[in-house]
Amino acid sequence: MADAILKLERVCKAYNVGLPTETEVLHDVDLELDHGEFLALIGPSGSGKSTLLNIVGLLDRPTSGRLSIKGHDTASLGDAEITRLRGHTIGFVFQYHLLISAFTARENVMMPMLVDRGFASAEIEARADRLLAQVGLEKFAGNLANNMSGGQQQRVAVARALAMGPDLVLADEPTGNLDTRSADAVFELMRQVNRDSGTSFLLVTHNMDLAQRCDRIIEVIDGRIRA
Ligand SMILES: Nc1ncnc2c1ncn2[C@@H]1O[C@H](COP(=O)(O)OP(=O)(O)OP(=O)(O)O)[C@@H](O)[C@H]1O
Repeated sequence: MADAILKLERVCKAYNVGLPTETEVLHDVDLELDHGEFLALIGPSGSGKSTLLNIVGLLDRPTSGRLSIKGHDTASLGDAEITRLRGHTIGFVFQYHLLISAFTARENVMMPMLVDRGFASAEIEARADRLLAQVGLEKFAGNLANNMSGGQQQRVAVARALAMGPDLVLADEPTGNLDTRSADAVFELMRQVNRDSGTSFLLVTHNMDLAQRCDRIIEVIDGRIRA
């Protein structure tokens, strides 16, 4: 059995460590995510979901506890190794698409590959077009991001998140800004990617209808996990 894509053991996170205002916002979090799993993370505002996502996404480090990615403990890794691991293992989709508005859909999807330089330049454009086809936007590859609808922009953001072939996509309220129909379409698209390519997803959402269509729901309450 392959190692879990993600394993957290007794992870704690405090802000302002050592200051009189030190506050622990995650307490002894245990969490495991398997390859190919589509997990919903729910919880009230301020409960610690973004803090948890930042740790899982290797954007911030736990104050204590252990975070393993594909069986490798991340504590001993230096910043450069963390950046490399993040780039090749994890894709991000945010509530705001964060596309470069003056670039085309294709150019936005090419961006992570151009920065990484791990792909041959001849391959990059073709790969971007394949990913855009996967999210149903093959006819829009040359359109400026600025001229696309909110739902289309979020599809481009999903394609961009998949550019480096990640094992895991972290999606923080990706449908929060969309009308119900577009939200549903973007969710179904991520579900389809998950089924087709086995990419794991961790979806933060306030939308219970979408959460119930995931493989598993976990709730964060006051910095603790409830299954
Ligand atoms: N950099 C920081 N310094 C100090 N406290 C912080 C910092 N970031 C977050 N917090 C605190 O940590 C707690 C958890 O915040 P977090 O953003 O993780 O919650 P959340 O569940 O994602 O909320 P929301 O659903 O509103 O995005 C909050 O009390 C917040 O004020």
